[in-house]
Amino acid sequence: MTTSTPNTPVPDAASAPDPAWAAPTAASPLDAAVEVPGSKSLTNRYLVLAALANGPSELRGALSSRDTLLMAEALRQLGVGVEVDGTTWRVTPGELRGPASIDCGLAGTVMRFLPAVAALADGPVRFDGDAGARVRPMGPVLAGLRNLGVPVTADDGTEPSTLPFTVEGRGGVVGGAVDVDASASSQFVSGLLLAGARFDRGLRLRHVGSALPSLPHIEMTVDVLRGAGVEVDDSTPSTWVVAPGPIVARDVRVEPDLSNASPFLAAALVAGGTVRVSGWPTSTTQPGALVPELFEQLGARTRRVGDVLEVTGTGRIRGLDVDLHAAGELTPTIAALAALAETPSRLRGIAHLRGHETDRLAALVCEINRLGGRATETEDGLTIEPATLHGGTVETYHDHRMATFGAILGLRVPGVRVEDVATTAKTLPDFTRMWGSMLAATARG
Ligand SMILES: O=C(O)C1=C[C@@H](OP(=O)(O)O)[C@@H](O)[C@H](O)C1
Ligand SMILES: C=C(OP(=O)(O)O)C(=O)O
Repeated sequence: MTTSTPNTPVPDAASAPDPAWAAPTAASPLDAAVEVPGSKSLTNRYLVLAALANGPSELRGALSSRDTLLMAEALRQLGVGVEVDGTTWRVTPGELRGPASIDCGLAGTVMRFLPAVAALADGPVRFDGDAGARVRPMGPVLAGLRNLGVPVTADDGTEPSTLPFTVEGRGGVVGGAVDVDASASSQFVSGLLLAGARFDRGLRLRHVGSALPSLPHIEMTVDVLRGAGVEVDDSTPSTWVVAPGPIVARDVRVEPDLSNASPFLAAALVAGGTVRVSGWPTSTTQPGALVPELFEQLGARTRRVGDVLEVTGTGRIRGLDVDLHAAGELTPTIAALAALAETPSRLRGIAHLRGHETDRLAALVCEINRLGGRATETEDGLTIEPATLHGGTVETYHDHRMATFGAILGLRVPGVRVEDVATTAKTLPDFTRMWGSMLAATARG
């Protein structure tokens, strides 16, 4: 450990930290085509709905990563059949059962989406995860369940606001109306909506509290529910009404993960040249839909050619002033570009990133400044001033997006090393190989 860090790094179950990875610099402009695997958010939503559906389903293009494999294993613990065959996953629903024990790892989608599913099981379901997961906010989603009549207790019998906790499944949930403060995470809303159709009276959920982050992810939840035949009324702002009824089994194709595409596309801005990502959806609820407009503000040219998104840069980056509350997931990529920009940046609307894999605002400030940059934390985001960066070891705090952030800086700054780059396995196990292939495809060779 070299300097102070925002959270005490804790070993995760997936891997012992590797020696720091020497992030490659980009020697010349790029001319690369990249295929990114399936979306974490869509894979885990489809898995949950398939587990609650009225028959077997198949996911094609599913993401195999720590977060999705944890979701698959958790569903198996609850009595669901999940068969993984490369990127084709088959899900066979079963009677949901307890007692069961669920390892959430550090996955927000597992810890926030499965308590409502566990409430439908016929026995107690205990949830725990990595040490870093035990500080991620859970209170409002658990209070929501308790207000719907589902007992949820900490190990000492009190009302929990973090992992670990036990959901006392009673084989069914009456459902009805509930208020939830989802200002700390949109996943509190998604987690209740996904199971709501299986509650006897459905669910009427109202968000109460300050601004709701990551609205596209809630729209994604509504979209996948409707795709599975569930009636959802979202016509009143901050209120969602899910009608009780069957969740229809279906075969789906998972879109590529556009947030994971963002570091690769960012490379074109840093190194110059062009990076293309195939399979880019024409319309999507993923927050990565904002990548073209954000990257244009940063100085890139972007265009669609068929299903390919093409980003071309010159190596010169403009700073930007932007509210990222709808797409907080993109912040580490945007922050890396801002740290290499010629003018100042202000990233706003992202206070909730303090509850992500690590306190991402503190982590980004600490790591940009460690390399000689000038970043400051504000109440709801970051300011980043232009500076000449130098090499050093970027700490990652078990945060996959801190690792890809370090890789982006390393394209420009010699001597950047990324500690525990294997943490990218949370959503992109093949990251370093893909990064190397992209860099091998230059405009000259
Ligand atoms: O529902 C989802 O799949 C997600 C919602 C967002 O969470 P927050 O609203 O907590 O930011 C996002 O950041 C996360 O990566 C994935
Ligand atoms: C916040 C993220 O993950 P999680 O689903 O664990 O919340 C993320 O992937 O940026």
